Amino acid sequence: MVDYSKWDKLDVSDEEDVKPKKPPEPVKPKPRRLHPLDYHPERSLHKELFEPKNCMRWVHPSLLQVLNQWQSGKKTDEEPTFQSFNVAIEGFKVEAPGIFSFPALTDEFCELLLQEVQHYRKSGLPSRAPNSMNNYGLVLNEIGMRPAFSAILKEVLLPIGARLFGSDEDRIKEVNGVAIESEDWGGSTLDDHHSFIVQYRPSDDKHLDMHIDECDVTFNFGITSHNNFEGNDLTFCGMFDSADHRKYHHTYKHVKGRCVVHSGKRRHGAMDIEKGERASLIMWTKSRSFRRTEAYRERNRKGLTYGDADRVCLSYTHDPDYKNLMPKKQQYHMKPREEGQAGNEVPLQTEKKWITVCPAADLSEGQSKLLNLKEENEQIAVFKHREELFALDNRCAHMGGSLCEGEIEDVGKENLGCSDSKATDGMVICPRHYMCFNLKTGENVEGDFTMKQKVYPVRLSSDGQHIEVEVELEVLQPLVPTTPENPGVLHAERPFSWLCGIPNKVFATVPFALGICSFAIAFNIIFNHRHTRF
Ligand SMILES: O=C(O)CCC(=O)C(=O)O
Ligand code: FES
Ligand SMILES: [Fe+2]
Repeated sequence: MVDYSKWDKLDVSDEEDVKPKKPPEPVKPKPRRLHPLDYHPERSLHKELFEPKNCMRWVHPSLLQVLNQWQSGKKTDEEPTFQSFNVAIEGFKVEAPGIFSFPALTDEFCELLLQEVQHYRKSGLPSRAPNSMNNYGLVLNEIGMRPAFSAILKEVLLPIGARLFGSDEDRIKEVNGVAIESEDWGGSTLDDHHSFIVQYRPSDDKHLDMHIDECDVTFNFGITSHNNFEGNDLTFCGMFDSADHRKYHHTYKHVKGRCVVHSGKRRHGAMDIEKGERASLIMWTKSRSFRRTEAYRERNRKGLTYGDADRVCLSYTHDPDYKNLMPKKQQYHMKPREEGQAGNEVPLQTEKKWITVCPAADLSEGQSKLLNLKEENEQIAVFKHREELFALDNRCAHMGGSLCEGEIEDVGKENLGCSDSKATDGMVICPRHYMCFNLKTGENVEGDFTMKQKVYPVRLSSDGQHIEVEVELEVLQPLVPTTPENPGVLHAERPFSWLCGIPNKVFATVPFALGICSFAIAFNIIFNHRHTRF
């Protein structure tokens, strides 16, 4: 069981800065925080986007109609009663239990917003990563759009949140005869948001690793037309506290102007983008009062179980067993699930091999060398500390930082990162967020056991001239059909196929072969006989 607090990797709210776990010396000065007034109203492009009073202007006509009906049915000066809001908007879809989509924004809004983001980029003002795993995006609250999105939350999204993820009184059971199977996630009292743009393109952020959001209800709006990109589907898995949280649930393809809404605590991620660019507007919404309830706290206390997993649901950032379950060549990619694909398909077969890294003379004290096995999708960093050699997986278990570019230091204390370590043992400091890993054990020296680097055997070659590491290489599975005598053999049977209308199994039979031979002999005799006669 893992402590839930380990999951707050995405805890990037507007109020807080990302805190590096252990800043080593020298600590780089933080850039000055952007003030919303730095950009708007002086330098912004479409001022109308920043105006809270315009919020209804951006709403898709189908949704607007339902909102207007609801407003006109309400008595003035009354608190909104969500029970009378009809969430069956034209075009509403129950994507899967707990995941819904509906037309939400006009094309005009999507286009103006995208232009605004591009305009901001050209301004040269700083931008902070919108969440801890996407760098190529923009926090809209920070550029002065918080009031506009607060109005959208209150006037447009709140009744939807209440009907789909609200209290037992507000939440509906079905839409157009389809059960929605959702739970109370504070949808009736959503009162805070972190609103940002995420963007993907093959050369920058290609995908978003599986994660849960630091919010209660996530509203995710497609901003780019589907003609502009290929791939990048959103894949959903189970709820964070359920046994199936790493089991596949649903695939959603983004549509411009359409919103997909789900509990923030459902595991999800964006697959690799193959071509073009995609942008989404994300509103992570929270309910302050819901977060104070005992039910909410209890649910978070339950923590995670690392049970059965479908590969498509594995997270390289969060799952300690990722490298055991994901074939090496598929690691750090996010490939969509193939139709009919099972969970952990055929077990992997590997063989160990010693591979040369570099001449021994090339690695000096306190330095590192990288062995990049592209074919294997494996990177190994070899370090020399106090005349000893060490080899670790080069990609940091936190978020893939390159350890061979990190500083090496003594751990400085007894038993840091393992019970028998000495103060003079070495550690490497990841250059990205400064996590420190014991060179001997790969353990995180702060004791975060989910963040462990793989350790490789390393040695000098028999003539002492080269450094070698032992790597486990994947070998192809033999295609051996399961037989009653050999039931344990991998089930990797070739599919049943046909040749010239005859099933190929027929050709393999001995009687068939004998038949062909007899026919050939008979034909030969007749043919020769005929020729000799004429
Ligand atoms: O790319 C997407 O649509 C999903 C983004 C997301 O899940 C997030 O930013 O939390
Ligand atoms: S500490 Fe974050 S990537 Fe290494
Ligand atoms: Fe997310």
